[in-house]
Amino acid sequence: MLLDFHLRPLIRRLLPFLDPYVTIDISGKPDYYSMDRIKSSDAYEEVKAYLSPACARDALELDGDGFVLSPREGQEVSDEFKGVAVRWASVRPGPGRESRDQHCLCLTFHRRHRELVVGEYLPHVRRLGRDAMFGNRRRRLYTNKKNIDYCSSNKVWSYIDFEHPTTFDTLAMHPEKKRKIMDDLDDFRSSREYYRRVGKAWKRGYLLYGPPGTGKSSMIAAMANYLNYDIYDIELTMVPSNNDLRKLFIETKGKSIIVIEDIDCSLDLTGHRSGGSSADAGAANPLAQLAGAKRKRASEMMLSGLLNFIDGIWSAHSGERIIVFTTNHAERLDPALVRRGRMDMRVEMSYCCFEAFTTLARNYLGEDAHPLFGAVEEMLRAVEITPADVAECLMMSRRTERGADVCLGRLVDELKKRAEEKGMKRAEKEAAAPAAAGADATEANGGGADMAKGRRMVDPRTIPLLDFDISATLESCGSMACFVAIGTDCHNITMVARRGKIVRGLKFVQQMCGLLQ
Ligand SMILES: Nc1ncnc2c1ncn2[C@@H]1O[C@H](COP(=O)(O)OP(=O)(O)OP(=O)(O)O)[C@@H](O)[C@H]1O
Ligand SMILES: [Mg+2]
Repeated sequence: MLLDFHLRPLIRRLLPFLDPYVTIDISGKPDYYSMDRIKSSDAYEEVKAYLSPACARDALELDGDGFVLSPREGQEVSDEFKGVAVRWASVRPGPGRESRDQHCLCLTFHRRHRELVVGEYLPHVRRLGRDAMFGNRRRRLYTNKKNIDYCSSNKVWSYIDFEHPTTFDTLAMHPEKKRKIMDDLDDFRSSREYYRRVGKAWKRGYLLYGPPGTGKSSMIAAMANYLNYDIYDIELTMVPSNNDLRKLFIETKGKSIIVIEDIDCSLDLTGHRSGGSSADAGAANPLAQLAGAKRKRASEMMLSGLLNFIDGIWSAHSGERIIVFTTNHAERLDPALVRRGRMDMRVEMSYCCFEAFTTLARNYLGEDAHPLFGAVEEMLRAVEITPADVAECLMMSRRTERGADVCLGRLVDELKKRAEEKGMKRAEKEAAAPAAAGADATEANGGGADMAKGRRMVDPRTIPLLDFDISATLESCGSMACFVAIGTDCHNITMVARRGKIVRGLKFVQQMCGLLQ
């Protein structure tokens, strides 16, 4: 008994000299989320993906997304690297080693190859494994969970397969602008070495701003499809603290787009700039003041966390990431959030131009040309309509026999309607301020210089399309001394005159408006 007690440690110490082989264990992810181990290792998954082709012949287990075949428990796979033979085996760790359910891949090789295996072979395996995983995977759309459960293997994100059909081909926007964004993405994707050399985290920020329905979310989908990246869509209002935000970021992978939509709605980013008004409101209601102050503090905290992740010490985590913010109100955002370096590219998603319309017409109607294109082009210069609304017009009668005619006719009607509304609104505005208009008109008697200011000009872009009679209104203001156009609606130019002469006729108005443009 005493002999056994003294012999055992000796034998254990001698054993490595007798066995020239070394074993490295690469364990699978723990099935719990340990508090001191905030990032679970990816090595196991990468090695598994690397070994997958070798296992393909006789593996019984299909694992995860795509088809990553992993070695069965006890199965051994031989490999060779630079003339050195190594052996992989899948085992289940014994009692006392992490979780019992956790698998482990053991790499065995001769001791004299330790340097080569650790320094070159393992990084090579991980790199190829990563590439295989990237190629095999189904892309995912992640969203943060409401309650972050640190004891669950599902951790902080839930996901679905990402299958959005929008691509840059189907995205309607001006081709030059589109090209610029695609070039920027290409540059980013291929600049790993460049970012390393200049000492910058390999990430890029995009701010997409514009009215609702102009394609900001569609643009994100197009970017993800173009780059073959996953999307992490963060719902900031569900993130209670900066600590949780950090955990979310840590659990994102590279080759991904991190999206925060409607950032101005998620955070009270203007709070500290509008201190005066909130204080006034608070004075009237102390409870509201308290709630407001609390909200403001939380927002400021979250903003600081956000800034930290976009550009701070955590921003380099896992590399090759794009961060996209969207907003309908770019002017409301805190300048710190959108400064260069954080948001590297600002993209205005604007109302539908003719070039964008042609993309939609091709997508929805399969038409590259049509007699109504001219009218649409003309009206799009004058009327604001979102690509979403244009798409809606082009979709409606898709199944009718003469689909393109009907759909384009509908679009023209919609544009006319909007032009009318726009004109009526302007006329109402003019009617509401007759005194000001009169003053302007009197000023304008002095000469043509005031016209150049364009304060009350007819919008020339609305005119060629409208069918209206202006002669009556023109006669009533015939004594005006110079060209003045004060307000217009679609049927009636309120006042158009020239020096000492009554102006008549649509053609003249068109010419004049052309001059004023
Ligand atoms: N530029 C575009 N090209 C192609 N389709 C578009 C474009 N803009 C909008 N659409 C169509 O309109 C729908 C809504 O667009 P999207 O959700 O991308 O707009 P958004 O700018 O994100 O709006 P919001 O500000 O309300 O979030 C899309 O599903 C798409 O069908
Ligand atoms: Mg959107």
